[in-house]
Amino acid sequence: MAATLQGATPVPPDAPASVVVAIDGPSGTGKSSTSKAVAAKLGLSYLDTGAQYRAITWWMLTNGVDVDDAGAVAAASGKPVIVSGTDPSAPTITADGADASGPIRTPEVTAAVSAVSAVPEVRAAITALQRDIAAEAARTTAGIVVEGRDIGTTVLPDADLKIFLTASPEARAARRGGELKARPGDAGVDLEATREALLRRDAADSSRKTSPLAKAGDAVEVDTTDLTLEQVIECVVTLIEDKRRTA
Ligand SMILES: Nc1ncnc2c1ncn2[C@@H]1O[C@H](COP(=O)(O)OP(=O)(O)O)[C@@H](O)[C@H]1O
Ligand SMILES: Nc1ccn([C@H]2C[C@H](O)[C@@H](COP(=O)(O)OP(=O)(O)O)O2)c(=O)n1
Repeated sequence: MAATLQGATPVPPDAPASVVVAIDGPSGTGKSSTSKAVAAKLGLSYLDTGAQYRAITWWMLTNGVDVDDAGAVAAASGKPVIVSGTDPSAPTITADGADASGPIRTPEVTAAVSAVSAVPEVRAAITALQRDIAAEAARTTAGIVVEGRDIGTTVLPDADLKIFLTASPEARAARRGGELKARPGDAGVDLEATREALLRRDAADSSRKTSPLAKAGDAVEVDTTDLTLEQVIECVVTLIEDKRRTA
């Protein structure tokens, strides 16, 4: 696999030391929107690790690999070249040079990604890629915000700051499904289905043997249920600025 740092903000000569921030949590807690906005505000790079697992899943699906066969997934895990662009204002993801940003959000990929990302060989390949990208960003830019499920626990255990976002299943389902905008009569059915699908994926991601979704012991937990996205962004910016001041 190849690691390439694209869209990086160069470090000015008198810049403070770079900062590496890990943001983890279940689906719909606001990891991607918060991480992107915080990175853009502070001039940091940004890595969406879920997009990498989605991209390798998409590659498996489009290259005839049976995603329910862990042996077949393991055997193919080193084949695709996944490249992430880390500019928070225009993040990109490719698999073997093909733009994967649209296809990775399809229901087929969402349904298969937990199984593919539970295969240890897939995790080893993607984790190595993530560490390369984070190290390169820390060396050549002001730092990076890396978001996912196991960043604080496994990928970057020495991150300068670890944040674990949570929110109630109801809030997460409402966000994911856009249910707040639906007609009142429709809300119950779709909201419930979305909530159940989220909880199923959470359970799969939290119970896998290799590097499950988990809060690191030294992570700061932020419950976003009753916060606006702007409040969460502000909270994380403050945590990073405090960390930089005391470093
Ligand atoms: N605190 C919040 N309040 C309301 N909506 C939010 C909040 N945080 C995120 N959202 C919205 O919820 C949806 C899911 O957020 P996202 O950042 O993709 O979550 P995650 O990456 O954790 O799955 C997006 O539409 C986002 O705009
Ligand atoms: N560090 C990570 C990030 C994502 N994954 C897996 C588990 C998740 O269900 C999928 C998709 O992640 P993604 O962050 O895109 O999920 P959301 O739909 O935004 O909740 O990838 C992982 O195993 N480890």
